[in-house]
Amino acid sequence: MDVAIVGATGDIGRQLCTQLVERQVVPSTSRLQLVGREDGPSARAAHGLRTDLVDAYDEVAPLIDVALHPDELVADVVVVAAGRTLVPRRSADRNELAAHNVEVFRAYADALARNGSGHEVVIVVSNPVELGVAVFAERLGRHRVIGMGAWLDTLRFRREIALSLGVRRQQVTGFVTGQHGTEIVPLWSTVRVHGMDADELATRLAQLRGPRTMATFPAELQDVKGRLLATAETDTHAAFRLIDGCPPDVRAAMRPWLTQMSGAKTATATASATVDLVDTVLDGRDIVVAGQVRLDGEHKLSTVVGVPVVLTPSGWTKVILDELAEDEEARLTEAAERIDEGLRPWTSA
Ligand SMILES: NC(=O)c1ccc[n+]([C@@H]2O[C@H](COP(=O)([O-])OP(=O)(O)OC[C@H]3O[C@@H](n4cnc5c(N)ncnc54)[C@H](O)[C@@H]3O)[C@@H](O)[C@H]2O)c1
Repeated sequence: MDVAIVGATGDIGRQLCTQLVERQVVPSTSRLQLVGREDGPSARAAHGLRTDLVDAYDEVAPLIDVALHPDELVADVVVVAAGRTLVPRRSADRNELAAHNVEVFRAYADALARNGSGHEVVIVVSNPVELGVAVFAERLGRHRVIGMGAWLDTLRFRREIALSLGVRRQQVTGFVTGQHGTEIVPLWSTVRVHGMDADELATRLAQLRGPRTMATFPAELQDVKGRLLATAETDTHAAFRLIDGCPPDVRAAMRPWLTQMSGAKTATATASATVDLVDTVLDGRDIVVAGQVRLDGEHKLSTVVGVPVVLTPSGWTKVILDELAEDEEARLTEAAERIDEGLRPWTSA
């Protein structure tokens, strides 16, 4: 199966190409398409990136080609990583970002609807990821489109829980739902740790979480964000230390925010989580991941929101979400309402 990276020469796009080839997720018998735009600097850089990848990985590299127009996009799995980035310091960004990136989403979604095989699976990386999913799902059908933000949020939450418990991330399961970024809804009720029985797990998680609930989570994040803004300006190291002292769910939301603000960006982790999803689609097995998908009544929700789903080679098939704790359910419903409101100006549904 072939893979295309829209926005291949961006920070995430480059990481994606490197990891896909280095991890041999796209085998040497398949094709990797680097998609740039003919009227931007990526037109030149895409050819250079192709050469650089072949130089580095000739023994294992797939066939790599360059496309510079949406109508040239051809692949079984299309990763959308093109467009502008959110700048964490500025507050009015989300609408501005949406106004710009919606045009990128529409251009590629329309081209795929026009020229595609009807079976491509689209993985949206670009922000606002919920908007990207909405635009592609509207044109291609909702089951063929998944956003990767909820998977990245999930991996971060698992890592923070693992760190606090002194175990490895791969021993921890559990999911993050809601809106990608600092509006996440971490589901403590779904956390399981391999090798820990139910009683021990309940005790350890209660110690970690304390009396806090999802009802107070947004206020906690606001408070930490304020303290980080005051500290990070002069001392980034101290700001990261401040995060170290927070509970795992707060760390899962705020550490990436500070990372982005520090100028380092989050390209490596974002690409790695995306490659997981590409790998799952190419692998041919049905695997449960978290992703932003357009729901149509599942879990009583009808908008684009991050939830655990079964991912297969033809897209996502079903939502895997039992009844949640009351505070989680309420927060997820709120997040879905807020997302829906944000999508309304840009979508016809
Ligand atoms: N979902 C997540 O977890 C997550 C995490 C981090 C970043 N992001 C998002 O991913 C996107 C890319 O981030 P980045 O850091 O790589 O940005 P970047 O600025 O480094 O790269 C963006 C790339 O998009 C290209 N581009 C823009 N318009 C295009 C078009 N019409 N066709 C083809 N290419 C086009 C640019 O040439 C550039 O190469 C942003 O929207 C960012 O907010 C998502």
